[in-house]
Amino acid sequence: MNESALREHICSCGKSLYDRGLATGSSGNISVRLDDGWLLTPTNACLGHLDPARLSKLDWQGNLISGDPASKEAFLHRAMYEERGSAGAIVHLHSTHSAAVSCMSGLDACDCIPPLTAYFVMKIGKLPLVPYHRPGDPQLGDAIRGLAGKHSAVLLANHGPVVSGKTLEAAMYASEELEETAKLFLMLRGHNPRALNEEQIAELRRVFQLD
Ligand SMILES: O=C(O)[C@@H](O)C(=O)COP(=O)(O)O
Ligand SMILES: [Zn+2]
Repeated sequence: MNESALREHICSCGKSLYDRGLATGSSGNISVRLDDGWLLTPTNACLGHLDPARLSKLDWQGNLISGDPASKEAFLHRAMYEERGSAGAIVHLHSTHSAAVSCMSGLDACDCIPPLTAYFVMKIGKLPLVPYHRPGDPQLGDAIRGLAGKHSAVLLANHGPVVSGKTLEAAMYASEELEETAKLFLMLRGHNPRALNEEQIAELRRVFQLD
């Protein structure tokens, strides 16, 4: 896709997330890698009403090349791209169930949601918890940097998920799968759920060539 098509794609994905209640108000942000920099949603923008011409275009030093002032989480997206050469897009949401899990005490910080379903293993894998930092805190970039090499998605404590993918479509689908599995995880609390075992996970990794 060329830059103009990617701009349209960011706006239609943002609208789709907003229309389905996965993004509300001005929460969340979306970015896409370009040949000559990257595109990011502007700060305080509603994902449901984005304007392709006003998206922030940045260089790899984080400078604004064009468009409206960028999301305050620009350094967080940049850290993820720098650690994950294969990432072509990133979606950050405050989607309700994922955000709810991010507020739970007693989570396994290396793996916040158990491997309840095969699709969760295929789209997300292990989901580490990033300790709480306020939105826009540059230290969040460093915290992500330590995890993003091994994980395509992370959960920000008391905040929400950050999910990367080879394409924006892949990052969206993975974000949606994370949200649905977070819902299952919450529904199954107290029901002693049976997660997939190591052998079943190894089979998925082998058959679907997961990294
Ligand atoms: O939670 C926050 O404040 C940000 O992470 C967010 O979701 C929206 O911030 P902007 O992208 O700067 O609008
Ligand atoms: Zn946020």
